[in-house]
Amino acid sequence: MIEIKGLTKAFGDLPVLQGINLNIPQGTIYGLVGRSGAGKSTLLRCINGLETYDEGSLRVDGVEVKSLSGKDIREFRKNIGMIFQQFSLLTRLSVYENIALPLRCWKYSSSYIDHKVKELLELIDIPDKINAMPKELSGGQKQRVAIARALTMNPKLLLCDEATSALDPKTAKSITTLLNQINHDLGITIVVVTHQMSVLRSTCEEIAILESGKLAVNGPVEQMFLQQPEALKNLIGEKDLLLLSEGINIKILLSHETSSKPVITKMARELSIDFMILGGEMESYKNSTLGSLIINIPNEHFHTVKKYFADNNVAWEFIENNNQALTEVEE
Ligand SMILES: Nc1ncnc2c1ncn2[C@@H]1O[C@H](COP(=O)(O)OP(=O)(O)OP(=O)(O)O)[C@@H](O)[C@H]1O
Repeated sequence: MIEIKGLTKAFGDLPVLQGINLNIPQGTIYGLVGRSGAGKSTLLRCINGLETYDEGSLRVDGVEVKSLSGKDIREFRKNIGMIFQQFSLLTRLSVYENIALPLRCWKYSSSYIDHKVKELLELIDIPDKINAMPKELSGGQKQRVAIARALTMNPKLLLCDEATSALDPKTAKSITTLLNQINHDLGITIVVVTHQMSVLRSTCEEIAILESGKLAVNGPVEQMFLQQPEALKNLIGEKDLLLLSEGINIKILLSHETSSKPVITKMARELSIDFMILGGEMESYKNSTLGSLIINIPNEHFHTVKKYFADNNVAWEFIENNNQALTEVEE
């Protein structure tokens, strides 16, 4: 469905995409991953013509995207939905009107709009929120509305730019489940840009890893995780851990005492919280095991977890990421 050959793009002197060759088959869920600045979003935006490219070819259903302009590009984009990390809902419009927006722009009849909006609200499973305003919705519900709006024109292709990155792991999972359902039931090809490995494993059939604007490796997800190519190790490797930008990243230091007890599983059970394990390392040391485990917890559980660690003598460190310092989290 999407054929990319020798795609090259620069912003001024900065090369952002360099000789990308990629085929995204119709009906798949395809993941684009890479470090921040690798060029993932730019590549995604080239697919629907929001960005142009300097050299090479990018064809969607045989159509060279760069050749389109004016009315043709608007028609072309009707077939492509897009969702973003920050949902991009219009705050002054209700859920109904947010979803109806593209249909109103294309001057569909009121009765068709009403039918379509209600059909989509059923699909995204929040029919009771029809008259709610965006501020009354949770992050997951906002993303559901954004998905419904992206589907109003019955697109063949849905582009997702970090669509689950602003959500806690549980909500993120419910959104990836919805994307799987949309792909399966409606046959829509989905391209997902993400830094969340969990999203790739649970959602994508194939992935491509970008490194500094170049395609490092691509292939079926299972094959990639079994073969662990260098580019994947660079992304998820312990030495250079990929932290989540949402939630709180914590390094638990497993001492002689704590490593011999099921502290982490006990914490999850007793506090009834979900967390993600981002990495860790264990080493035999004399007669015991020493090591560390890096987990990501939803912000709202930070104080409870901190108290649990203090009560159970668990040593831990907060790992600062780009978005938050400990002082902000403590507030
Ligand atoms: N409109 C723009 N003008 C100039 N430079 C840009 C523009 N958009 C992106 N860039 C630069 O292009 C490079 C790739 O950006 P891009 O957003 O595609 O990366 P990314 O892999 O999606 O990163 P992230 O995960 O942080 O979103 C970065 O160096 C970025 O600063």
